[in-house]
Amino acid sequence: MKASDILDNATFMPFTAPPCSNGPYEFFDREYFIITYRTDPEKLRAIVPEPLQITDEALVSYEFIRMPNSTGFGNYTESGQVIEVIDAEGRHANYTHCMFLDDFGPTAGGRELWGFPKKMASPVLTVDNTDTLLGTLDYGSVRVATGTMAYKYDELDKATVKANMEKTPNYLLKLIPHVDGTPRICELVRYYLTDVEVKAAYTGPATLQLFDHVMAPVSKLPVLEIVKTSHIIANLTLALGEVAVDYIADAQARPDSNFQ
Ligand SMILES: CC(=O)CC(=O)O
Repeated sequence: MKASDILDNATFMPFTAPPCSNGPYEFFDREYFIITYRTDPEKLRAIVPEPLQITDEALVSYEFIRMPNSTGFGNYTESGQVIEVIDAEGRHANYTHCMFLDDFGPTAGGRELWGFPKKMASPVLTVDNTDTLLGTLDYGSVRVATGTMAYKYDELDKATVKANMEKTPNYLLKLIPHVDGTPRICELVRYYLTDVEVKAAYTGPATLQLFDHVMAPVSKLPVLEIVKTSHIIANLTLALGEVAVDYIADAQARPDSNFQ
C-alpha cells in the first residue's frame, strides 16, 4: 500500500475495518437522564484543566444517555460525569470528566477523534415499575451508579432546553501518547451540539447513589445535594471539534521551557 493511499484514508484503526464511520454523527431519539448535584469544590479544582474554572456552586451532572439510533456509531448507551465550568471567554460550559459505554465503535472513535474520556462498561437507561426513570452503571459485575427519577413529572420548556444545548460549549482533554510514551497530543478540545430538535423535556424529583470502584471512580466526586434534574429526548448532531488549547505548543513557546 502506498503512503498516499494510507494518508487518504488515515482515520481510525484498524485501517481496513474502522470501528466507526467518518461521520456526520447524527443522533435520533437521543435520550438523556441528567442529575446535577453539588460536590466538594476542592475535588473538582484538582481535576478541571486550566484555563477552565469551576463554578461557585461546584456542580457535576451525572448522566445516563440512551442512543438507540445514531449514524456511524450504532445503538448504544453511556453513563458518566460532566462538570459545569467557566471557559476562558467567561461562558458557562461543560467539561466531560468520564464516560462509560457498552459499544466499542463510539468508545474508540470518541477517544481518537474528539478525545472523549470513554471506557467500556455496562450502562442501562430504562423505565422501571411503570413510574420510574432508572439509570444504572455496572463496571464488570459491580454496580457503580444508580439514579432514579419520577417519570414524566413536570414538563420543561423545550425551546429553552434546545437553546442551552446548542449554545453551551463542551470541552474535553484529548491525550494521545507518542510511541516513546511522551505526550504527542495534549489538547483542550471544544465541540458543540448542532441541529438540536427537542422532542420531550421533563424534570422531577430524583435520587443518585455512587459506589466506590477503583477503575470507575465516579464516587470520588461525592453527591452533597441534588440541585436539578432533566429527562430529555432529542434529535441532534455531534459536531466535529476544534482545538481550544494546545498545551504542548504553548509549553514549547515559553522561553523558560525545557519541554521539547
Ligand atoms: C462518540 C460519542 O459517543 C459521543 C457521545 O458520547 O455523545
